[in-house]
Amino acid sequence: MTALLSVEDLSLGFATEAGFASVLDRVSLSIERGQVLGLVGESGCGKTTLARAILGVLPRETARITGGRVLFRGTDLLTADPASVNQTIRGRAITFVPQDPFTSFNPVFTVGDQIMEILKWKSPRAAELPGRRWLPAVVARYPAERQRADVDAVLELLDTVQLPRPKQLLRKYPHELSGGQRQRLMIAMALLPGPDLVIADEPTTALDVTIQAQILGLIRRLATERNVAVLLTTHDLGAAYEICDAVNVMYAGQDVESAPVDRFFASPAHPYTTKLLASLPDANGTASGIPGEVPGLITPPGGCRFHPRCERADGPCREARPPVDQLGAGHWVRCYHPHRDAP
Ligand SMILES: Nc1ncnc2c1ncn2[C@@H]1O[C@H](COP(=O)(O)OP(=O)(O)OP(=O)(O)O)[C@@H](O)[C@H]1O
Repeated sequence: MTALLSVEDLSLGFATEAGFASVLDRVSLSIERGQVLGLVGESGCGKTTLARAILGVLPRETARITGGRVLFRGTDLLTADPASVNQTIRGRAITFVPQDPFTSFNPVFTVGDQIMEILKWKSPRAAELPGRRWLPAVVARYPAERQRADVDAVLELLDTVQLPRPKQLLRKYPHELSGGQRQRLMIAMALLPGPDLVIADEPTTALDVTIQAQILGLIRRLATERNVAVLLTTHDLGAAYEICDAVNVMYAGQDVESAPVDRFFASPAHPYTTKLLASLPDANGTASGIPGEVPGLITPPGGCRFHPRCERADGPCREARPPVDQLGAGHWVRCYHPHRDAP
């Protein structure tokens, strides 16, 4: 079966004053409809950059893709016609839930106005806005009939994401809503275009712990009910455990392991994954950190970028990046010396 989204050997970096930072090094992942895939790793490992590359919203002036493909429903988004990707995929078939919903809303407009502005362009009922092609897109009309249908769809979705009194809510300004309500709104907005894939970038980081659990539960339920794929970037392994079907681990811009969620927690194979899991606090609240430091990305270590911190590393680890080693159904690792006690 062809994956809905398949990232193949994606490499990219940013021009910085200190030189070219190699932020993604031959990263691959794939995700099916209805699947929630967790992309985990410490801060700075490249999760957001990968999410932005899939969405096609990298900074134009500094980002440079140096290899790989991003196949969505079989089309390589990196080489496809940008106008067509914008019209049919970005913000429609692939949508986004941001880390901090507050900064994503404009404080001076009601949330209703902001939602309708998005729907004017990205509603599933808008094949293409009527308007003359030579006019700037902003002056295109929003036909009243479609607008009514879109409002109905908004009200229904607000109900689905358990936001009470949706009509009153649409008249409010962003600061009049709680953090949890704003994130529920963001999830509703991500679902409105009827996407196949939602990219949720640390969607609960800005929320209280109790609200975090509710939002994660909501994302899981909606993915299943609507058969929508969700790529969840998170540094929170607990969140991944709660709602993901599978987990991909990244370290310093390289993918190191991927496994179905049960196997991931029961039989981690990459030395980095085992250390990451061991760094979680235990029942007594004690946690062991990972000795050493995350490397810089201007001159990253050769081979496996984890090798300077790895007790198992030897010559080959320093020289060449390990190939994918299949350990079982859906479980692979990129390591010459993985833990092989997998059941
Ligand atoms: N526009 C940019 N220009 C230069 N470097 C960048 C740019 N965006 C990201 N980086 C660098 O790329 C690396 C990966 O950043 P990214 O935000 O993707 O990591 P992350 O895993 O999402 O971290 P976090 O969880 O903190 O958001 C970091 O070293 C970051 O400094």
